[in-house]
Amino acid sequence: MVRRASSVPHLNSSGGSSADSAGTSGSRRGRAPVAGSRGRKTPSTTSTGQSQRQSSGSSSSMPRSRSLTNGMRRLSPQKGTGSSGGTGGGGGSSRNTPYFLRSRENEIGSADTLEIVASKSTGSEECSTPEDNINVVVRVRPLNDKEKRDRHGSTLQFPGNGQVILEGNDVGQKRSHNRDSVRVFTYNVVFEPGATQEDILDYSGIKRIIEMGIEGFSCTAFCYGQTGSGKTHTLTGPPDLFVGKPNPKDPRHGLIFRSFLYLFQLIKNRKDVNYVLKASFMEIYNERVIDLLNPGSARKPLAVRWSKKSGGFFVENLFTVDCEELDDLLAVLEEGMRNRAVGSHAMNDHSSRSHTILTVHILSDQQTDGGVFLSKHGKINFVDLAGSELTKKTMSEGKTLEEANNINKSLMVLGYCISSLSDSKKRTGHIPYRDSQLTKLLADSLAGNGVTLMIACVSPAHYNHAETLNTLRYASRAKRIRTKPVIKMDPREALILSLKRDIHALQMENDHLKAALNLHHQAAPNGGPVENLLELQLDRVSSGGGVPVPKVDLQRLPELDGSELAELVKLYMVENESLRQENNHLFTVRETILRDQEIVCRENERLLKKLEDVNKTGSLFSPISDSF
Ligand SMILES: Nc1ncnc2c1ncn2[C@@H]1O[C@H](COP(=O)(O)OP(=O)(O)OP(=O)(O)O)[C@@H](O)[C@H]1O
Repeated sequence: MVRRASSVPHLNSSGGSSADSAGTSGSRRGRAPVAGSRGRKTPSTTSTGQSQRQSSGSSSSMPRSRSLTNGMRRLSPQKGTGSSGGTGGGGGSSRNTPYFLRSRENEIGSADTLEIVASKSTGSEECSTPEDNINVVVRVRPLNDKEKRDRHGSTLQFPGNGQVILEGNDVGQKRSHNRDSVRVFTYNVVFEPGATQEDILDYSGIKRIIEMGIEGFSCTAFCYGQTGSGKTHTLTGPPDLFVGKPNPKDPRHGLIFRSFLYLFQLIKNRKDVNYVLKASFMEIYNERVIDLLNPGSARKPLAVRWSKKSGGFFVENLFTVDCEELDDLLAVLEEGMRNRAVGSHAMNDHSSRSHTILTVHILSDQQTDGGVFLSKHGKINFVDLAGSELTKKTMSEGKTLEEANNINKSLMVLGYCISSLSDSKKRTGHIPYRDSQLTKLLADSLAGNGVTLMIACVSPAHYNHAETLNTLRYASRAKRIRTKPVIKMDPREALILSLKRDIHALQMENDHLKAALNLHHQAAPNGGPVENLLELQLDRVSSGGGVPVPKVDLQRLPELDGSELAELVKLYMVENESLRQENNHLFTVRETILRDQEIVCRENERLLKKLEDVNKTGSLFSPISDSF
């Protein structure tokens, strides 16, 4: 069941179904097993406290899954250019999207109506939208078998309108409805325990995230919550989905799988745009970044560096894989899921022991009306955070305890960052992104130029009251964070686009002035000095003002190299300047005409007055007046 920040009833029953559920996916292409993936153990767990990893551990340079070799072209990792952590949040846009989500989309500005406004003064490479808050939804998982057996009641209530009520946690575990201890939180959407995986796709706002990713924005969807609260379930579904050949129609598939289907559906419908998709998948395990598509037997960590050029952190040498087809993206997901670190403890048999970031890069080329090709680079990060845990409750020890400490530490830093960013006074001060790898890679998602969706996962069980309260507070704070989504473009293309736009505006102004002047010229055929000047100027304008207008084959734009592009920009600037001059001339002419008009008007008034005077004088001596 879904609770929303509006009063639309029965949302869950209407379902808001869209054609993009997991069940509609085409079947996977058959993939022959590759040597490396054969004999790989399923992601089972050992006894409490033991982490286990699913890497086959032979090759250190190439992913071993057959799925990665099928239809994918591997890109060599590039020094200094990789990117990772991202940005993100938004509202769904299916036809049955409930009212409140639609209004939220309007607040942020939908991808369809986004106006690209490259700054002409600076030739800026950014197209921006207004500032907006991070979109925060809450998912409450059902009580699990153990909790039911132990008769743990639910500590949460769902009054609707995007609200969730957390009951008090009074001494003696007695349930209390004492008003002082009852807390009410409000979010964009609250998914009750009965909500399906498809509901999350339809109503969490992820569809809007995907749409904005396609439009060139940097987007992030991340799951936050205590261990065992359902983060991995929400993002990917249960781990056994990835054992053997996954069934695409399995209703348990999570948000990532469903998002991939939706993404491909959207891309297929955009025949006017050429898309190239690439994907990477990494984990942050004990503060070390591991490439999940190429972990290697030694699981050598990759460096996280600062890029001056992009103004953000990136993971050096991270593999990025070309994904021509849906199957390729799904293969990336499967491969990463097999390689990620999972472990077992008292609260979760398949506990993620790392934070994972799966990034889909969406590169697009689209020809604009002016003939210029516009390239954009959007991306969507799916972030599955490891769960915060009370080690006393999870009974972590040894390796699992070390993992838990690292997880808790990085989540604490994330908490500091969120807390500072949500406080308008602290926001402009120092934010401790550098204190953990996770916050370095999520910096842009949290406070930058991206669109972010946070899915806060909670347990309803009374014995998790403290952790649930903590998560709900965290989520409330995150909701106050504001980001300013922008599209980043190639600066040269942004400049060309901006110049083309200038030229178009100037040309319109030019045509308008010419038409106005022509009209005036026709209305006043007498050849005086002003008319002569006007004729001269119009001649000058119609002959291009003496400045040659550049002729450029715009179809060839993508083939041009740097110097040719620079030459082209120069030509546009010349054309721009020429039009500016023409317009200045036209304005001068117009002013001259207006002045002349004023002189003529004054002269007319003078003549009229004289005529009146003459008439008056004439009437004094008229024979008619004489007769009176
Ligand atoms: N909405 C749900 N419906 C049914 N089962 C769920 C739901 N959410 C979680 N579960 C189940 O609860 C258990 C714990 O979920 P999951 O592993 O996703 O938690 P997590 O938050 O990712 O934990 P960790 O931080 O330890 O990795 C799993 O067995 C999962 O299948």
